Amino acid sequence: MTINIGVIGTGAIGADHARRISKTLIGGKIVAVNDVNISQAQSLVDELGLSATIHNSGHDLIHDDGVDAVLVTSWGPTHEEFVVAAINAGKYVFCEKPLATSAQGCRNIIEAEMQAQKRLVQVGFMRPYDSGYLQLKNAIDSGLIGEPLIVHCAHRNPSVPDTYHTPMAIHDTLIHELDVLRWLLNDEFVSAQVVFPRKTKYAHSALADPQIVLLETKKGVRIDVEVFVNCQYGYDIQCSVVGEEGIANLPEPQSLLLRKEAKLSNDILMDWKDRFIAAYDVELQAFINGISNNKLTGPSAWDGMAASIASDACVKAQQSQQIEPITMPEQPAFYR
Ligand SMILES: NC(=O)C1=CN([C@@H]2O[C@H](COP(=O)(O)OP(=O)(O)OC[C@H]3O[C@@H](n4cnc5c(N)ncnc54)[C@H](O)[C@@H]3O)[C@@H](O)[C@H]2O)C=CC1
Ligand SMILES: O=C1[C@@H](O)[C@H](O)[C@@H](O)[C@H](O)[C@H]1O
Repeated sequence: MTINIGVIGTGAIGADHARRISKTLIGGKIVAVNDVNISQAQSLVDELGLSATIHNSGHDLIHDDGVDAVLVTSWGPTHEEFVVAAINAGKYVFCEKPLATSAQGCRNIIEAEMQAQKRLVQVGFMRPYDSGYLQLKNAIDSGLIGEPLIVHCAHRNPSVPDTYHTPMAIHDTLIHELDVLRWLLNDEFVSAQVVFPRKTKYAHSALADPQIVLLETKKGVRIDVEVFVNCQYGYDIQCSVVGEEGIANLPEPQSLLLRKEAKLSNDILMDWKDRFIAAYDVELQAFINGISNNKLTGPSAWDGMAASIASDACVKAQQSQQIEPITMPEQPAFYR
């Protein structure tokens, strides 16, 4: 059974996902594309030699009878509208993070999905599919390091464009930690605080960089996340879980260990696309398989909303410079 997929937003990750569906994964076919920049959609079709309809709007694509499932990979502020439309059309939808740009937007999606009485949404949080994070989770769940007490994380990008401003460190970047830590610790956040250290000379005037986000969970675990998006040296994701009986660190990506000219060295990746390349493959294959089995298993709209609730609190904490509470609603049986 082949799942016919339409892609809304053929920019960086939309094009990458279309490539992996066409060249690497099994069971999916790109049959329709749309982008506000039509020439970008056209060049993807040309590059991959697709026989796909180029639609003038995302809504036309969603209502195309030949499309079984939709990938929403356009800019964040457009996600809610397209995801709700796909749900209302009874179609499966994979939406890149953030599910919506506010918790209220996510609630609207949840309402539509619950009304449809079927899980139709998977959110593009790929870290739970990363083999390193899976090893870390196994170390926690098996009791290898005892109960987690503290988590130290870092999310570093070499640089960001001038359009990237202070709140984006939370809702564009930290949002990955806000999702993966809930999953990793099987816990919920209860408060957030944001501390601004001395600013790097590489950050422009509308961006405070780096930032340290301090989170507390229901079970009392304390978490610090350094978000540093102009670190220059690489794309570097760190996560170290301090438990009662030991410490487990996220494995480094595999790379050649070189002894040369009196130095022992490893390369560090520069691009997020390379760091999680395998995880993106696995998450999208899971989406395709979930549709074939009529049962999605990946990060749900509820997970998208939980990350957004925490994200909203962190943005508030950036502004207030206070510890802000995070109140997570009771999870309905529909999402358990
Ligand atoms: N899971 C992950 O690791 C990553 C997720 N993302 C997320 O994916 C989304 C897209 O990011 P990028 O591909 O980096 O951005 P991008 O700017 O490269 O591509 C977005 C595309 O969407 C198109 N677009 C915008 N509004 C549209 C609309 N109303 N209808 C149709 N097309 C529209 C733009 O013309 C552009 O081609 C964002 O939400 C971002 O946060 C991005 C990078 C990595
Ligand atoms: O989602 C992503 C980007 O949008 C974001 O800008 C990066 O910081 C993330 O690491 C990447 O995974």
